[in-house]
Amino acid sequence: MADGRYEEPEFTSERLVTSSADDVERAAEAALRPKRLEEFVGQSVVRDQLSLVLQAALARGAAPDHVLLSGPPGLGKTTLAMIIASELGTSLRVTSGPAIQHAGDLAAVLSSLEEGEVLFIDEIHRLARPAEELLYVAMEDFRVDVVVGKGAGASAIPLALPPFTVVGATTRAGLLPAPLRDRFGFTGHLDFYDAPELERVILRSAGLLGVEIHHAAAHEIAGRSRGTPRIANRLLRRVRDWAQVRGDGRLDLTAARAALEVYEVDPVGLDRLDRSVLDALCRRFAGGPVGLSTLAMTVGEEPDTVETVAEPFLVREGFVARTPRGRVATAQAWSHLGLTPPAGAPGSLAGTLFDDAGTDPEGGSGNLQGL
Ligand SMILES: Nc1ncnc2c1ncn2[C@@H]1O[C@H](COP(=O)(O)OP(=O)(O)OP(=O)(O)O)[C@@H](O)[C@H]1O
Repeated sequence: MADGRYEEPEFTSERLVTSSADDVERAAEAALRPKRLEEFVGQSVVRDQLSLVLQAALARGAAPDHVLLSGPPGLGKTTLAMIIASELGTSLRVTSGPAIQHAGDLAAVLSSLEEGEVLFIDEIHRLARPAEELLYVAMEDFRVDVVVGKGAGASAIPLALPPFTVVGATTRAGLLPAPLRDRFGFTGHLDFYDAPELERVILRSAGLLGVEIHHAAAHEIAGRSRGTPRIANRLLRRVRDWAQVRGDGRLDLTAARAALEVYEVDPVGLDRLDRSVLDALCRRFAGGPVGLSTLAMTVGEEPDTVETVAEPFLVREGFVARTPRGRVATAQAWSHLGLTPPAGAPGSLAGTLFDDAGTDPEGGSGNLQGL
C-alpha cells in the first residue's frame, strides 16, 4: 500500500471459521494469549476452581495436582496451561500425544523435568498405550522405569523424578482410559463462550493489536465467531485488514459487516460450505431426510468433510438434525435461508416431529454414522 500501512495478511487456514489452527496461525495467536488467570475471559467456573488449586499449592509450596483440560479446539486449553505455569512461577514444557511415538520418548522428556515444572501434553488421548502406562507411574509415584538391555536380559532401573505437574489437554475426554483420567486431581471442562464473553475477548485483542474498535463492531464479530475465541480473534484480524485496505482504518460496524461479507461469514457464523449444505438440504431434497454421501456429492465435497467440518456446528446450532433415515433441515434452517418449507417437510409445522435426541420417534433405530 502507498501509505505503507497494509501488511500482508497472515491468513493461512482454508476456512475462516474453523476452530483449529496451523503453526502460522498459532504464531499470530501468541501475542493475544492472556498471561494471567485474571486476564482469561469467561469460563468462570473453571477459572475459579483452578485459582483455588493454584493458590493452595503456592501456599503449601508444593506442586499442584495434575490438571486435565477438556473441550473443543480453540477455547483456551493451551492458554490455560501456559497460565498455570506462569501463575506458579515455573516453566512450561510442551509436548503432545502424537509427538510421542515411543515410551522412550516420554521417558526422555520426564527424566529431564526440573522440580515444580509443568509438563503440557496436548491431545493426551492420542498417546500410545506403552507411553500411557509409563505416564501413570510417573504421575502417581514420580518415577520412570528405564529399561536397560533387550530380551530376556532386559531389566528396569527405577529413576526417581522431582515433583512436577502434568497438564493434559483433550478434545475427547471420553477416549481417555479410566486409569489415566483418575490420575488427574482436577479436571476442567471448557464450554463454548457466549456473545458478551467473545465481545470482551475481541475488545482485549484489539487493544493488544493497537487498533481502535467500536463496541458495535466487536458485537457483530462476536455473533459470527461460533462461540470460539480463536475464531473471534481470526475474524478480528480480517476486519482489521479490510479497514486498513478498503476503509479508513476504523473498525466500526460498517467495516465489520463489509469485511465479513467479503470472507463469506454470515451473521450467525455460517460460511459458504455450511450454507451450501443447508441450501442443498432444503432446495434439492425438500428438507430431507437425505443420506450423508448423497448430500456430500451434491455440494461437491467428501462425506468426511461434510460430517466433520460443516455438520457439528449446524447440528449444535439446530439447523440440521441427524436421524436414523438421514439428515433433515429444521425450521431454523428454512428460515435462515429465507425459504418456506413445503407442507409435510421435516422443518414445516406439519412435518415430522423429532424428540430431544434428534431421532425420529417413528423411525427405526440404528447407527447414525455414515447415513
Ligand atoms: N478465555 C480466553 N480469553 C482470551 N483469549 C482467549 C481465551 N481462550 C482462548 N483465547 C485465545 O484464543 C486462541 C486459541 O486458544 P488456545 O490455543 O489456548 O486454544 P486451545 O483450546 O488450546 O486449542 P487447540 O485445542 O486447537 O490447541 C489464543 O490466541 C488465545 O489467546
